[in-house]
Amino acid sequence: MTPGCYGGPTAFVLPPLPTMSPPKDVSQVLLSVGGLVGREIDLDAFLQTLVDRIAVTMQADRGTLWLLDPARGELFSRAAHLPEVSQIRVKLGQGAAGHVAKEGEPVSIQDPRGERLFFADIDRLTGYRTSSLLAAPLRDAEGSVYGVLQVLNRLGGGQFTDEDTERLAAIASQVSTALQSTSLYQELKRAKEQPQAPVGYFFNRIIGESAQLRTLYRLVQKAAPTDATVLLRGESGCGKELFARAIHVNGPRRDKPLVKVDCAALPATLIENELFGHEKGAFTGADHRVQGKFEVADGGTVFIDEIGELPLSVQGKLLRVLQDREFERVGGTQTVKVDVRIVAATNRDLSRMVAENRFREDLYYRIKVVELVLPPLRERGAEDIERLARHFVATAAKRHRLEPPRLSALALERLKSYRWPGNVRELENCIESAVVLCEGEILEEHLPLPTVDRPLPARGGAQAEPESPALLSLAEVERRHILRVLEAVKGNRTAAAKALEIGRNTLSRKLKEYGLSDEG
Ligand SMILES: Nc1ncnc2c1ncn2[C@@H]1O[C@H](COP(=O)(O)OP(=O)(O)OP(=O)(O)O)[C@@H](O)[C@H]1O
Repeated sequence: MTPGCYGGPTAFVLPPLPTMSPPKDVSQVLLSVGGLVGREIDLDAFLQTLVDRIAVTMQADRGTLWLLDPARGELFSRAAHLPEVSQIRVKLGQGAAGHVAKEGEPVSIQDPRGERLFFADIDRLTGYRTSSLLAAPLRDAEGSVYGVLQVLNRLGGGQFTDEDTERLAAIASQVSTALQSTSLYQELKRAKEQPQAPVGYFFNRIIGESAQLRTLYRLVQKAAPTDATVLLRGESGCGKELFARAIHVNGPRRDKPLVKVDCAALPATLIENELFGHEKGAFTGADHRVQGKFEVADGGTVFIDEIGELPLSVQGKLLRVLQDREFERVGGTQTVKVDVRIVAATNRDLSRMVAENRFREDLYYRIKVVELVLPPLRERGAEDIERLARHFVATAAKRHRLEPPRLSALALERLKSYRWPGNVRELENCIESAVVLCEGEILEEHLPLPTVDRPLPARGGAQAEPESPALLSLAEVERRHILRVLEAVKGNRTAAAKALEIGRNTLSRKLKEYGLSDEG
């Protein structure tokens, strides 16, 4: 398990990077991404693009944006051009970037061998060989350093020149200004004011801004730094494991293991063994002592998934771990002490199981010290569905080495109106399939969703609608028809108006009414 592995996903579709002639002018770098700052559709994607373009402009093989975590006196890599590991942390003053953050002056290293400021551990960690390095500070409006922009290895094997140093410093100054208008900078500022909360780990991999998710983020922020046992409740595929990880990496155990045990994936007879391990000779074939997950996770967190499937016979033993942090291995008499935090998840109604004597009441109360209820995707609102869909388009395209396709307006409407019984996992799979099958644009027909009457969303939301066409209003039938025609002509507004035999202006007005843009 990589601690702090919540490095940024790329979730916004951007034009491809220039491959031939990198922009000479510093301002071109920012111009090409500047429009994204205001919109900040996906901050990680924005930062990623920024770093990619800076590397290209500086004719460097790699680029990294480091930010300062004031709570821990460390720099953490927030975005990297071709990153080998998702996040690296260095102490202030450590290595070239740490030095730049501490001293506030650019650093250029021509040959790392024997160079005092070069921190070889990073190359060892990434497996990358640095031959030249340039780094410049990012300063806020008051002149304090809050990050470092770094590029590695001048392309063509050359060295970075003094002119390059000036250029990177100029880029850094403009990047600083751009970043200061983002929520990321607000996060850094908050962390400076409340230094108990280390930044850089928070929810970068959890997509969602709906009110329910924001409430959950706040609860995670409160619960994570403690050792409180957390129970995550929610339907299958709604992100329970993702939140379990967020709790782990936002807490003091982040550098220790997070070990998962899935009670539903194991036969009841093996769960005890899996959790607590066994002694040599405990059963036929047990020819040596084996550690269970609690021992493996010592110092860290055990994530018990589908805890409702835990056999009654093992529940008592788990209760003892929760109360006294101790147990005996299967077939053993020696008491083993462990220091673990427990996070559990279930999609079952545990209170009902307690009433039916299938789950121990004392265990139930012990595990739900903090209870987080994750809403199903259909209740998170159309905006979160869109955010997630765009995020999965970008990640699937990256995974399959494809150009990220565009989501047609109708495909998006369709995604927003579907009820998602399989939640985020279903959305993720649906988008991945569409990304692989489509050419250039994801249309409604690429989405592998049931083909029963497919209601389109009501204006401005993903509320449930009358399923039967017989119950639809005339206006709704018109709206659906217009959107279907629009999709059939691949979004061409003039062609759609012609097919519908209405004026272009009438179409334009109707699309606006439906909350759709008139471009395309
Ligand atoms: N808010 C989210 N942002 C980004 N990805 C998400 C989000 N929620 C879930 N996912 C993704 O959806 C998939 C399913 O999530 P996860 O495994 O955490 O769900 P779960 O509730 O633990 O499911 P199960 O109960 O079936 O084990 C994963 O690939 C996860 O990364």
